[in-house]
Amino acid sequence: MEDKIRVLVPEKDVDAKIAELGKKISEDYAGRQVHLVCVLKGGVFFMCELAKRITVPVTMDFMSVSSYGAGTESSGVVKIVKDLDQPLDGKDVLIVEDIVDSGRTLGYLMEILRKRNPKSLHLCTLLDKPERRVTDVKVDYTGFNIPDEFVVGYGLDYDQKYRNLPYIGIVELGK
Ligand SMILES: O=P(O)(O)OC[C@H]1O[C@H](OP(=O)(O)OP(=O)(O)O)[C@H](O)[C@@H]1O
Ligand code: HPA
Repeated sequence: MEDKIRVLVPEKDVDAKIAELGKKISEDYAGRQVHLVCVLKGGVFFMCELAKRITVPVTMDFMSVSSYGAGTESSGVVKIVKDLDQPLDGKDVLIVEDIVDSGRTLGYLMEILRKRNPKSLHLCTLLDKPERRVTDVKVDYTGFNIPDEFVVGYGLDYDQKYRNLPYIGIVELGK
């Protein structure tokens, strides 16, 4: 049987929220250049849309960190699959993620990146599941706080599928 996807956040609400976040970030970084660090693969859809809504100068780099396998639970083991191409020294760095769930991935990543001497280091996530937190993470910009449900779409996958959905949905797995 096919999986069913129930819409949690419709496309128009995601788009409106990204525009709002872009405006806020542009105000907060006025007079500066912001260096966006995208956490692949999930963060890429959000990062591209967000970058288009930021009006201060933007540079960007990509990193891939994996903590989830094929399942719906974080393994707790965070692995750098692809590191950044450029150094972070003296840059105003904004990490862009699709979701903060247990917080393990971002907790680990922020610790690593802070050691690379950025001028500032902040975190922007499209989704946050505060109920699931195991590792404390300071989130500076949040799109939506969502309940403890496994979500897909807008970069988020279940077993590598559904990243391309233009909305956030909850998967009901087919048998
Ligand atoms: O707060 P946590 O419990 O650590 O979960 C959040 C992380 O899990 C997802 O990545 P994933 O490892 O699934 O990789 P992907 O982006 O390539 O799908 C997501 O993109 C975050 O990086
Ligand atoms: O709810 C989720 N969906 C997809 N990937 C994830 N990685 C952490 N939480 C999630």
